Amino acid sequence: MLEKQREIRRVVVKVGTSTLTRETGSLNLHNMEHLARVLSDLQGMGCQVVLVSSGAIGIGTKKLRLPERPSELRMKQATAAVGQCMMMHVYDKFFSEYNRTVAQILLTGEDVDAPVRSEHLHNTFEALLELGVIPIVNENDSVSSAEIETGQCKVLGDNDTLSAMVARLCGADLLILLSDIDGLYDADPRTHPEARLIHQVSAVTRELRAMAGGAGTWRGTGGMTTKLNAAQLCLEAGIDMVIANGSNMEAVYDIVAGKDVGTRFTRPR
Ligand SMILES: Nc1ncnc2c1ncn2[C@@H]1O[C@H](COP(=O)(O)OP(=O)(O)O)[C@@H](O)[C@H]1O
Ligand SMILES: N[C@@H](CCC(=O)OP(=O)(O)O)C(=O)O
Repeated sequence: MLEKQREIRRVVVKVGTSTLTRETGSLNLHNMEHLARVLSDLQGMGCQVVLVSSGAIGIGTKKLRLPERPSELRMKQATAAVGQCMMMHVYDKFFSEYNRTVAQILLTGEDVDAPVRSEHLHNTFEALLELGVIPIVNENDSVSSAEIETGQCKVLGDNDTLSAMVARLCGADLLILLSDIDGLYDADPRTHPEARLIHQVSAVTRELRAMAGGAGTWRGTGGMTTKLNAAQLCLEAGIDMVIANGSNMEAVYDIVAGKDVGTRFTRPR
């Protein structure tokens, strides 16, 4: 039987829109259900879990029956408000099946940067985890414009970077980014079929950044570029980070156990 590594007490798992939705824009209920089961089980194994979930805009686009993801900022923000509500409803339903309680936390980069608000956030996370609740975090898209206006990350601006900031705020031991790809390759496999998976990284170098391209589908944001920003923040804080494929949720057990899955960013010990 697989057992989690002893030192992983607190894990942040970030899941991208590409894993939560299908190409048609519909919810990927298979992945969402599986995610809820694996994270509930991890909690049962004694690991505190925080979920950072994208998907509000993608899910809202389908719910509102819009022909495509909106491009106007206020429409994106309205769409996020609709999609967030639906996403939390589905998470609440799936986690409840495993007798778990979830909470919603919406935040922006300014919240994490401002000393007083960040302290309140930290205290809220601690209290929720003490209560055995699984916090589900997303960017507060309806008040923030950093990411959805530019598609670029400045202070915060995307959920990859946000998840690393949350991992630091919570003092997590590990951050797992679940995407629609097995990890970081030496080129984007969508355009370079011969690209090879990089198994371990100890520093985010300029050469590595040159390998990272943008989002792979209309549903994703940031691609590998923002995942490397997250890796940089984690490495600085001494937090391990793994990029893995969300289509195989069982791999989360192996990642927590320290096995070779996807791409692991870790400081030489
Ligand atoms: N060097 C690379 N290695 C792997 N994937 C890459 C690379 N460069 C760009 N990508 C793209 O990044 C995508 C994953 O990021 P993204 O679309 O933002 O998904 P998510 O919603 O999971 O954040 C992949 O589908 C892939 O096409
Ligand atoms: N906050 C936005 C998505 C942000 C984001 O980074 O998306 P993704 O690349 O799918 O992780 C939303 O919930 O739609």
